[in-house]
Amino acid sequence: MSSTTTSSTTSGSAIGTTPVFSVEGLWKVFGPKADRVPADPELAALAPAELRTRTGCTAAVRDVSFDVRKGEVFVVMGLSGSGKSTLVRCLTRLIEPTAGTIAIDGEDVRAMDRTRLRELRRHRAAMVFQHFGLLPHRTVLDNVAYGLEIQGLGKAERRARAAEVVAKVGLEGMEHRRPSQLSGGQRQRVGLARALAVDPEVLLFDEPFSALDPLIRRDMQEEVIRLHREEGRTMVFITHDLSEALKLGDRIALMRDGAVVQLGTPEEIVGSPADDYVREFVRDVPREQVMTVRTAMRAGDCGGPGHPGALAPDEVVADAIRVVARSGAAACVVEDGRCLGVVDHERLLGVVAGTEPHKEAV
Ligand SMILES: Nc1ncnc2c1ncn2[C@@H]1O[C@H](COP(=O)(O)OP(=O)(O)OP(=O)(O)O)[C@@H](O)[C@H]1O
Repeated sequence: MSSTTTSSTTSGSAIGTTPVFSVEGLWKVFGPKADRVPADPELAALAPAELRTRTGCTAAVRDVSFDVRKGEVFVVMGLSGSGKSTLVRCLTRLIEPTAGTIAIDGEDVRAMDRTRLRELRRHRAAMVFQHFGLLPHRTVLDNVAYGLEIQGLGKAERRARAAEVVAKVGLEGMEHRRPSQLSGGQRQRVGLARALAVDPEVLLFDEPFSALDPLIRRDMQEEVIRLHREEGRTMVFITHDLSEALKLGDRIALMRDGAVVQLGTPEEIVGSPADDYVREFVRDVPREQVMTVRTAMRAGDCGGPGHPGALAPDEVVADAIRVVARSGAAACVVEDGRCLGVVDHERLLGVVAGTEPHKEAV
């Protein structure tokens, strides 16, 4: 997640390699005798329409595997009906998977009993919904404290913690209002605060901002970026909006008809689309906002002392264009004081035009 439009490393958050969620061969099939679909290679291979005709079943999630790494913002993106909500609800078994394995910190989620599942949803993987789910007769503070009440925390302690989180999401001074006295954006902040209050290991966002108007939506996206930068909390974020996915995601799983068609960083998805579907999906993305200097640079050493321009490899091309346009000369790409290569007008224009030579050519 980045301060501009992409780049996973500019946030300063430490993304580890230990998966929080580990998903393997996951299926969710709706319809009669759903179990037989993943179990039968012939049925499993059918296209969605044919599967429906032959069996009356819909494979909302089909054979999906991925890891969510500690500290990352993992975005699940796709058009309406592609399976995003079903997939994310399967992670905590709000929807029961048909086949496959799901682990959180190595623990088998499908083997959890009801108590353990409740614990998972309350403490470890809290969900922020699009429709807030706020209690109308409670104040902001009491809505936020609600999850802590369920956890059995004493009144004074939960109010103190709730006040802290309310301030964190920018709602100071509104503690005693009721949800009806808030704007849509403010209600979404309450929903976010309520999820944060229980200090979950992972926050799951189900299209939380899609009902908000564009400016408030942008504010909320900035809020998520800020929270992530400050806390480094692992987040799984569903959206059907590509620019939101590129802005927030360290990695994006792009879904189509229940399957993940590509999983990668924003730069990988925009720069190396896996197929024509993805290529078409990202066609209008301003490439200079997503592609990094590391991809744009060519071999070479600036030679000079002080590394003229001195761009970090993870800066986006748009920033490099500003530097090169201002100085009129090629800029040096520097990491740990070492010159990795240089970017010049030609390379930068190549990225904007989508004609840049592939990275390996550097
Ligand atoms: N309870 C259900 N019974 C039958 N089919 C379902 C059920 N829930 C979802 N589906 C189907 O599964 C597919 C995936 O739905 P899902 O809601 O996960 O998609 P989505 O990508 O989240 O869509 P949206 O962005 O519109 O919320 C769709 O074809 C949907 O019609």
